[in-house]
Amino acid sequence: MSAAISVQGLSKHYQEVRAVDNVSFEVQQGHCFGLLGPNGAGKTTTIEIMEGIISATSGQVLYQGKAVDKHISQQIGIQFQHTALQDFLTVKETLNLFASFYDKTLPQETLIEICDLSDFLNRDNRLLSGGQRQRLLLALALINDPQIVFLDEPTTGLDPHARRNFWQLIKNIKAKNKTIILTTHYMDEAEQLCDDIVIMDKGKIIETGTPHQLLSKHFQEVFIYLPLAQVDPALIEQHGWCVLSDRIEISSGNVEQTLALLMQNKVPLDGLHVKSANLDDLFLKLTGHSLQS
Ligand SMILES: Nc1ncnc2c1ncn2[C@@H]1O[C@H](COP(=O)(O)OP(=O)(O)OP(=O)(O)O)[C@@H](O)[C@H]1O
Repeated sequence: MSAAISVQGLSKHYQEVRAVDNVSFEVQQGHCFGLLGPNGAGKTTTIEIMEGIISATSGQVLYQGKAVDKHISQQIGIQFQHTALQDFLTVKETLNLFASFYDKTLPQETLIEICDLSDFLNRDNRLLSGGQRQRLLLALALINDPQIVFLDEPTTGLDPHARRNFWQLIKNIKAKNKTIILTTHYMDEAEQLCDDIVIMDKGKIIETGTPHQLLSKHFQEVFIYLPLAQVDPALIEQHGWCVLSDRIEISSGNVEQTLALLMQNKVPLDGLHVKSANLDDLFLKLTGHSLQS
């Protein structure tokens, strides 16, 4: 499989701040690549260097083996978190305006279909819901029919229904063999969409792999939850189980053994809940804090 983008030894220093510190990774053609990390990890700086918006202190970004240059904006699509949309323009007029910035554009009907814009094409930008606005911003990112699309926290602030709709649009784009670079604070989003993940913290890469690889590498155990009121405090203390407000969390490498232990101790199993580790748990384990905190 060929690398669409190769990031090699990238660093960006602002005086004594090492915003990005010798970061290297590859993004495969047609993959959805997730760049994750807590606030201040260096994600935006890395992405902006990849987009050619800012320059690196050292290192380089290669697109299909060639160094990023000023023509790159014609070949990539970017959905910024805070794109300012022109007041008094409708969605259709906005598509026309942005299309005029590029040499090559996708037919408008295709964009409308991919991003599901037909219901509000003649609506003023200011009257769009959060989900509709994000769909329009996605259409603007795709307007030049780019092979590579950058999505910066595209579902932040959307309700769960709108987020799921948006995920489907991203899956549709991926099905067209586009390469997607996604930053997100939502671990379920990364798990749903990303083929490969890089986790950054304090300017450095701390983990990299597919979601499945990362979870099986770091977690052999599952989590068992029980209502706190059902479990004898002495038993909790004896086993060092974790108390989380009104329930206890038991990390178990062998569910059968743990259930047998609970039954031996006559712990009622009503309300018992078993959960496999997810990317949120991984994030907490690696960085010491939850991504959404
Ligand atoms: N122009 C700048 N001048 C000085 N420091 C900067 C500049 N831009 C970023 N930084 C610092 O570099 C570090 C990385 O910032 P960056 O915005 O890349 O992080 P991030 O992972 O995108 O965070 P967030 O999730 O909050 O957007 C931070 O400590 C930030 O304060």
